[in-house]
Amino acid sequence: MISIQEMSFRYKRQQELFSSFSFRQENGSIAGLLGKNGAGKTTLLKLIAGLLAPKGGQLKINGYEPFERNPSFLESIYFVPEEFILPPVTISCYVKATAPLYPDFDYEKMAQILKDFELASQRNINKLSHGQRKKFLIAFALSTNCKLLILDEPTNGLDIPSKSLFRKVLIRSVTDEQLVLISTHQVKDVETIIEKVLVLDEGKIILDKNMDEISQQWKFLAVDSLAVIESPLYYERCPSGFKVMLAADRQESEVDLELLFNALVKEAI
Ligand SMILES: Nc1ncnc2c1ncn2[C@@H]1O[C@H](COP(=O)(O)OP(=O)(O)OP(=O)(O)O)[C@@H](O)[C@H]1O
Repeated sequence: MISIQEMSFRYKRQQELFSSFSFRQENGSIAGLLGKNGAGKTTLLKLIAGLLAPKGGQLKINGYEPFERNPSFLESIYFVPEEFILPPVTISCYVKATAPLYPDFDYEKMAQILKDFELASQRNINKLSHGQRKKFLIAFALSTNCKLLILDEPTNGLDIPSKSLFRKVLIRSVTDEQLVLISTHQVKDVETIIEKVLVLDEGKIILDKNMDEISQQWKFLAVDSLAVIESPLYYERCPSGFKVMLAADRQESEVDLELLFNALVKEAI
């Protein structure tokens, strides 16, 4: 569980990025963290992972203060950063050396995901392409069975089949005891797997809702002309006409996360 109360943080000689920041998230869901460039998503993930220390307030993850780097905390969390450096060893060597740091590591799951991603365990990690290395790290993260998995832009660098495989593998392997926090700009890549949407803007979480709540509150349509729409909350041009966001009625519609995000950060709704 993530519990943040009145947290503040700033980088040296920079303006405050978070002040009086509060946020709570129970385990048992896959949450998507969205925000504009520079909104502070990676910084928030680093604070949660204990790679940065808050300047004030309280930040607890499953009862631990991350920056204290308690060994029990470290074995319960896995962070896949956007950029990473891995040692020049084979996949099997890396797994043999680092998997024991995670008491619930599932070697069979690792073998299966590597097979799904077509990665042979005798390959040298540093001779893999960027996308292949990312897939390896995602496979490793999921196999740790850590209570908290943090994935920063996990689909960047993945080809089209790998993106859909990533979704399948993630859904298959995550349990109700886990919390998966995915920061991304690629909303289409995660739209069908996230249960919770978090939008970070100007140092605050401005949206914290389940997909069900979103579809109960808003309706998303594609129309040829705006003339047929009464009181749109937000709309954008698209090649076939307009994408429109309205207050929900009884008619169900699929959530268009990109439109919702643009509506939230461009206009107050
Ligand atoms: N090491 C650092 N030192 C100083 N400022 C930093 C550092 N890292 C990030 N920042 C600043 O903090 C702000 C938030 O950066 P952060 O990387 O957390 O945003 P983000 O939401 O992840 O952005 P993006 O979507 O572009 O990856 C930015 O203004 C950035 O310039």
